[in-house]
Amino acid sequence: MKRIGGRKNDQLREVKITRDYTKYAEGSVLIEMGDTKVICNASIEEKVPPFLKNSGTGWITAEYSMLPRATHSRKIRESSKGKLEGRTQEIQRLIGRALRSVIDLKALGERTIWIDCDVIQADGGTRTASITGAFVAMADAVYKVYKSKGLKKMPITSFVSAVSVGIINGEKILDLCYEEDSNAQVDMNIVMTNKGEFVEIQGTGEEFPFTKEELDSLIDLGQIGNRNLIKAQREALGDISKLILGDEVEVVIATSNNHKLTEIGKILSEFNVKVLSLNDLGFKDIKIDETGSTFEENALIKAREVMKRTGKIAIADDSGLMVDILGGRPGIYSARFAGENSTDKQNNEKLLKLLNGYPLEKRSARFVSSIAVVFPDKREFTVKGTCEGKIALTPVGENGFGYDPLFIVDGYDKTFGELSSEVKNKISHRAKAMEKMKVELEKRI
Ligand SMILES: O=c1nc[nH]c2c1ncn2[C@H]1C[C@H](O)[C@@H](COP(=O)(O)OP(=O)(O)OP(=O)(O)O)O1
Ligand SMILES: [Mg+2]
Repeated sequence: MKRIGGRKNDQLREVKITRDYTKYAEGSVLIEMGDTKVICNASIEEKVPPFLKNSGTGWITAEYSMLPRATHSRKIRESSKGKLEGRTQEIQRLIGRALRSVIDLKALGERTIWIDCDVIQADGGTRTASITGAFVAMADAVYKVYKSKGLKKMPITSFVSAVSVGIINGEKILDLCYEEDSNAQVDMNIVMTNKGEFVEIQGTGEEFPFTKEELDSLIDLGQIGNRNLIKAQREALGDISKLILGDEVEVVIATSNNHKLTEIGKILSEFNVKVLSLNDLGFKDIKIDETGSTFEENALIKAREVMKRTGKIAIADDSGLMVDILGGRPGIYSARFAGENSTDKQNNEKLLKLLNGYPLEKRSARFVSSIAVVFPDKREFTVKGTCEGKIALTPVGENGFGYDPLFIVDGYDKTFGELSSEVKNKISHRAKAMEKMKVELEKRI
């Protein structure tokens, strides 16, 4: 299926977060998710509703509305009708609940934060955009209180964002625009924190009930979307993010291979970790003997050694190519296939020579990546990812590294040498292992 705007199924629309959008509110944000535009203002009032008086606890409340001409045809103002629609009530309560899940109201003290989300242009996902934008406005407003009232710490405990996901003609897609939303058989709003926790999931398959498997993949999509939204919030908030999230955890990538470093760095970029290389830490040319007999063992050997030397959480990848007709070779010997210190070119040539005469259908192979993570307190774990394909008859493409020009990826009919790094980093053995690694890492830091 081709999506509107040529987006990939797991791709957000362009996200733009503009702070200080209007001048009076303590926090004022314009959030744009593609053509959906919402102004989110956060105002501080130095009092609380009667039921909280003298409790020492603050309050947060949200309102939501749409301008008459935010939609294709003019919609009468709710104020002219004299009452709020059910939908409006439901949305403003949702926004309030989402924000309340990440604020410490005791630490805020006896004051109220008013959130006003006003949709100026609606192209689907206005409630989720409201939550994502309102969080940034709230952070700005709370920061002003934190500064001017000398609070001990920022009373915000996590980031929160929201995104829609849905199913159209059996395909699961992220961040639906209005037209997609109107054609969706299943649609769902997923509100999450930066810790990967869920605050709320609203899902409906009115005429098309959905299965547990479909629910799981929709939630996976929501997770990807929210991670990227939180990354956008983090970038927008700059230094204020640090006050909320604390110092980023530093991890060191235990590899001497710059291509791997770039791939791993990219895949980790949406995570709240600071990625360091051995070079960054002043360790050049660490030579670690890969004496294990499996990918896991070698990955652990590299990660343990680097953790020992740097004292930081170390992440190592041991990877290679397994060719079926060669009984799984070169496997863990992939890097030294044509001899100690052999180049990628020499390794590729040796492989082609060994496969000489075999037709494409006999050249099935897979890339394997084992990733080991070792913590300074000696906790450790490994995860594994694989990627199926075939060995090409000749090298094609300049991208990537290692055996990439020879590896035709199943389902793409192209080598990794031809595919862009964006595509490779979604489907590769390393990407799959990293995806599992992130889940495990999230639990532990
Ligand atoms: O995505 C990949 N695309 C193409 N080739 C790949 C890939 N992933 C692993 N490979 C090949 C390259 C190397 O011949 C061997 C890895 O050997 P491996 O020891 O894990 O890495 P390495 O020595 O280059 O760096 P280091 O050990 O410092 O992490 O498998
Ligand atoms: Mg190596």
